[in-house]
Amino acid sequence: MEAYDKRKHSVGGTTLHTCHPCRRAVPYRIYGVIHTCGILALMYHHVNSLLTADTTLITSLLLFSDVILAFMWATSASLRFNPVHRSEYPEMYAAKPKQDFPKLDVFICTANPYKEPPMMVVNTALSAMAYDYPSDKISVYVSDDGGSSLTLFALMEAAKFSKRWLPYCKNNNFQDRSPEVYFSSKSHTWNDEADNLKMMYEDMKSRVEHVVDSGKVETEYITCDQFRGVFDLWTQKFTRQEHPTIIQVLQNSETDVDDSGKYIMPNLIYVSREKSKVSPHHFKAGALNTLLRVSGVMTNSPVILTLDCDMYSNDPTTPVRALCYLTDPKIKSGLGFVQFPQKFQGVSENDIYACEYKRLFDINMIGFDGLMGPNHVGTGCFFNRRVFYGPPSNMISAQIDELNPNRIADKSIEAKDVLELAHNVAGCSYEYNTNWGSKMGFRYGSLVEDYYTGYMLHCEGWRSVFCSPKRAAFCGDVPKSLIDVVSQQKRWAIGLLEVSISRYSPLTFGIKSMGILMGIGYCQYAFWAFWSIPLIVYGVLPQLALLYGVSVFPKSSDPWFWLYIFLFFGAYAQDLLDFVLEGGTYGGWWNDQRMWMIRGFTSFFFGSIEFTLKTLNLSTHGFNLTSKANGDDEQGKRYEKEIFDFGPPSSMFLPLTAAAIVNLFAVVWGTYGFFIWGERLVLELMLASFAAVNCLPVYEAMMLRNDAGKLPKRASLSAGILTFALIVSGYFFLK
Ligand SMILES: O=c1ccn([C@@H]2O[C@H](COP(=O)(O)OP(=O)(O)O[C@H]3O[C@H](CO)[C@@H](O)[C@H](O)[C@H]3O)[C@@H](O)[C@H]2O)c(=O)[nH]1
Ligand SMILES: [Mn+2]
Repeated sequence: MEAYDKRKHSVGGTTLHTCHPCRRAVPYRIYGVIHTCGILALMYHHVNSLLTADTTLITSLLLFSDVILAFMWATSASLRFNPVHRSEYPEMYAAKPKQDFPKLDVFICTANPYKEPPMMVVNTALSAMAYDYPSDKISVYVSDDGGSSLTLFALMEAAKFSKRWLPYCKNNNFQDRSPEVYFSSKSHTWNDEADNLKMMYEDMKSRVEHVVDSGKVETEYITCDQFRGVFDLWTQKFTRQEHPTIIQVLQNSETDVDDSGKYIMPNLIYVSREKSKVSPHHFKAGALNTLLRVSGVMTNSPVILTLDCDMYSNDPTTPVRALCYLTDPKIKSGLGFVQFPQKFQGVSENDIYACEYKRLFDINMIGFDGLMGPNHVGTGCFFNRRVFYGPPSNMISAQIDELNPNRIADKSIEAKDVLELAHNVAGCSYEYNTNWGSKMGFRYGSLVEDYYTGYMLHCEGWRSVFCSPKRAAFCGDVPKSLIDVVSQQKRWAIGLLEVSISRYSPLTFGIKSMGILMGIGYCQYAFWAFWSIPLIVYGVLPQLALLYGVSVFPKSSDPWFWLYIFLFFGAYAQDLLDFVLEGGTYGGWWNDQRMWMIRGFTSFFFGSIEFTLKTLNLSTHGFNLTSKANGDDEQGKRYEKEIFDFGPPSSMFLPLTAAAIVNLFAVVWGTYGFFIWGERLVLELMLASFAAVNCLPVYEAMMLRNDAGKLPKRASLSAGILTFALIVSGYFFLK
């Protein structure tokens, strides 16, 4: 009944899916007009002060910051213009005859067995192999950029285990198809079969973990004789930066059946592309392009699912959900991909480090979805293979016939010529003088290959769909220590700058290709690092002014005072509303806005510096993998208790700590001065107090704590020196 009603009120729906505009769109548009008037008034006020007052430097800094804030607000307004929610009806699709289901290639990327434990890769692979989908149509390709025999060993074990796991899943029809999740949850039934299977799983796990700990695959650990020979490829000369291609079919749907002989097993293929120090490998984008070609030669499925190794599948109906869109004749011709949100397990109660990225993975997604479709976020995405071969109306052909996206692959994946060609297309010189990475496949040139590729696809005219079912489709890992969080986002900030400051900048090329709303929407990310400018200016300048009794904002009896109040509370309230309406909590929102400030002084700031150094050819940067291995216990406990971790010494925390101290001084001095100056510095004092409340964890880490996560003494000392320097320099331009 509910489904029926939804369909009646939807726009552009079919029997397979429906789409509803959010009700908040209209009030948001009205408020948008009012807020814009407020911003224009503020600009007028600044220009006026520039022309009349003698505080040129301060006013210019504030004006520049406000221009950036206004621009960023406009980017979010474009994503609030027409948010939509979709529903799909997988049961309708599942009723089709099984032979009509398209073949599905699943790509899983991993790059380092120590930062990404092989058991994690195993669980992700098993969860995808056990989809409620005809198994003979699924091929799972694992790309190992770490070129590690440990990962291959783990997958070999996974293949063996899957012959028991898959029938168990299909016979009992439960939802947790990642064995790790299944066996650690209390909700499933226990019987002999489950007990046996659990033992088998634990056994596999301890063997894999032993091999990883010992760092090599000893012969007595290899239980499948047929794969013994592969490990000889890891010769003395083999390193992760320099080695030949390894492609190993671990399971073949033509020949492999489960232990009961009842079910066909999906394909499972291990791929480690050739690496050489003299050819660029383009990180994950390069790995994915290799998989595109290797899978093209072997199975060439029309639908591709990309997964990061930590993103296990949490719902076996997921592929069918994606197909509700991808195969719908009404929309399929221009539909490039169906993106699911990234969801995470083990996030602390109020998500202290804001690493659920609600704005990124939920709020903005529904905003984009009402325009041309969500951006690509690297994992949990079903692609139409054709999307990697040029615009919808103008296909670019691959150099060899075998790689054309419409070809039917009808040879055995273990045929000699198929494997030979697969090795060839995984070679590191294969891409020289081709369109791979520029017009075909995942795009090179940015550390955020996901954002850049999705963006370029939209520019080419492809559309996308955001699919966000109630039960999370995929679950992954988030960094759980502050330094990991800010380092990850520093990488993103750099990657985004690589796009924003290029000839494909969304501000120019994007708006021209996709229209103003999409183009501006993409700018919100492209110019992410620019947040650091207003955040630093507002985090330090008015506070220094306060220390010297100089006012930079209107006093409270001035009517302009209320404009500041209105703009601040308006923008903040809207942000809060976005957050809560998409299922966030108030506590989560508070932490989210705090992390935004912290990022301004860490990730965004250092990202901009690194980007500049690299542009000037003074340094290089790479893809710094986020660690998914469990850190030490103490740190894990602190995370659970939501205590900030400033332990690992890093220069990244220096500006943040200095700004925190300046704000504290400003609050103390400002409160005292309030009685002398009266209403003159009220806005400055309010701002400093707000920042200081946000900085409470920094003060605690500096002065009140004694655990390993406190701010190291040396860091506090350096921050003290920086604060002193800031205050002294304030004397020169404020007095
Ligand atoms: O040279 C490389 C580097 C990374 N990866 C893989 O890329 C994935 C993402 O790496 P991770 O360290 O987890 O980065 P995150 O910042 O957590 O990932 C986000 O940001 C990335 C872009 O910076 C996207 O690729 C991801 O999909 C997105 O989830 C992992 O599966 C890695 O194994 C490779 O295959 N080869
Ligand atoms: Mn990740």
